[in-house]
Amino acid sequence: MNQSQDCPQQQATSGKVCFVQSYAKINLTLDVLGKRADGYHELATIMQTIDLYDTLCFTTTNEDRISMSCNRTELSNDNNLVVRAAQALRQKLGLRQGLTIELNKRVPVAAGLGGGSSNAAATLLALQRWWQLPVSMQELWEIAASLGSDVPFFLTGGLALCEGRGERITPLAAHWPAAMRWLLLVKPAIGVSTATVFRNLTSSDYTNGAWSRAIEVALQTQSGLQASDLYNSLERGVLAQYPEVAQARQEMLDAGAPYVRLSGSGPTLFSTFATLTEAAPVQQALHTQGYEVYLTRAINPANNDITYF
Ligand SMILES: C[C@@](CO)(OP(=O)(O)O)[C@H](O)COP(=O)(O)OP(=O)(O)OC[C@H]1O[C@@H](n2ccc(N)nc2=O)[C@H](O)[C@@H]1O
Ligand SMILES: Nc1ncnc2c1ncn2[C@@H]1O[C@H](COP(=O)(O)OP(=O)(O)O)[C@@H](O)[C@H]1O
Repeated sequence: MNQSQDCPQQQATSGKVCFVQSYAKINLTLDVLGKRADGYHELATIMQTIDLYDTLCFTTTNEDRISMSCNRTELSNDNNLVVRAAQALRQKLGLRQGLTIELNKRVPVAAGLGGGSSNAAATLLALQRWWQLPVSMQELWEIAASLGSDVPFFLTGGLALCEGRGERITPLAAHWPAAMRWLLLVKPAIGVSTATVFRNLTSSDYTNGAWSRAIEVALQTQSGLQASDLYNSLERGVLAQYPEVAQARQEMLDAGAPYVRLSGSGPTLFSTFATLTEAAPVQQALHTQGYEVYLTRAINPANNDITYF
């Protein structure tokens, strides 16, 4: 990685700089248990951090404001989750310190990979550590949950069971199966609105959480996780509503993927492989057909010390 390429504005300033990576996730399971009175859905989902990341560069300024820029210019505005995260922290602590944020997106946007949520959590953690702020993990969790259901997961990352609307996190220790070492992600060329996908659920898509409970047990025992344990309650509706996603799924299967699952609300699909030799033909076939394709790994990013599963 070239840090100066990711922080072009840093070259032109004498302010102090902090540089962090912000990793995406996939959902190994996603059980939707039902709809709640507040309009959200009750979930049990097992999420896993993957080695696909955006970069964030923070520079201190003398102005009492936050400004941000992004290589995806449509995201360069005050609604960006990184600005909202930094503002929430500044407001909570009454800070006046100015900040410029440069966000370099590599993670596809509105893709079911949690990129924006990860950016928000990375901002909270970076400012807490860099500025040595008197804010506890519980307070960071409260800010994270106010920004989005997926944001608290990214405060710890790795492998975790996420419940409630997604904000109640139980970290899991895992025996990650060698048979699933390589994760091949395929992103159809559409963005999907998470709210629309939840709105289109029917009660027949609801489960009792058994898929997530089963995978939790499988991950913690030597018997191990298998591809057939993966499940997503949102998949039926997304495949029915978005023909581009159904087509990509079929093309992955035709190219030799043993099975295919949707991540989150999609449209990104993934399959797992034991070896690069098995993954490569599928990767090549989908790339040739014009899809965005990412070959990645499950990681545990705890304490900035990346461990590959
Ligand atoms: C579906 C998941 C699975 O990990 O991920 P993505 O596909 O977005 O990555 C998450 O639940 C997304 O979390 P996040 O993207 O933070 O969602 P939020 O901003 O809180 O909510 C966006 C919208 O999704 C719906 N929503 C979200 C979470 C939930 N438990 N029930 C819901 O019904 C609501 O309509 C809400 O207005
Ligand atoms: N930092 C950010 N990165 C990506 N999207 C962002 C960001 N901040 C706000 N958004 C908004 O959030 C929406 C969902 O983005 P994203 O987190 O990429 O979705 P998903 O969780 O489905 O992968 C986008 O359509 C975009 O408008």
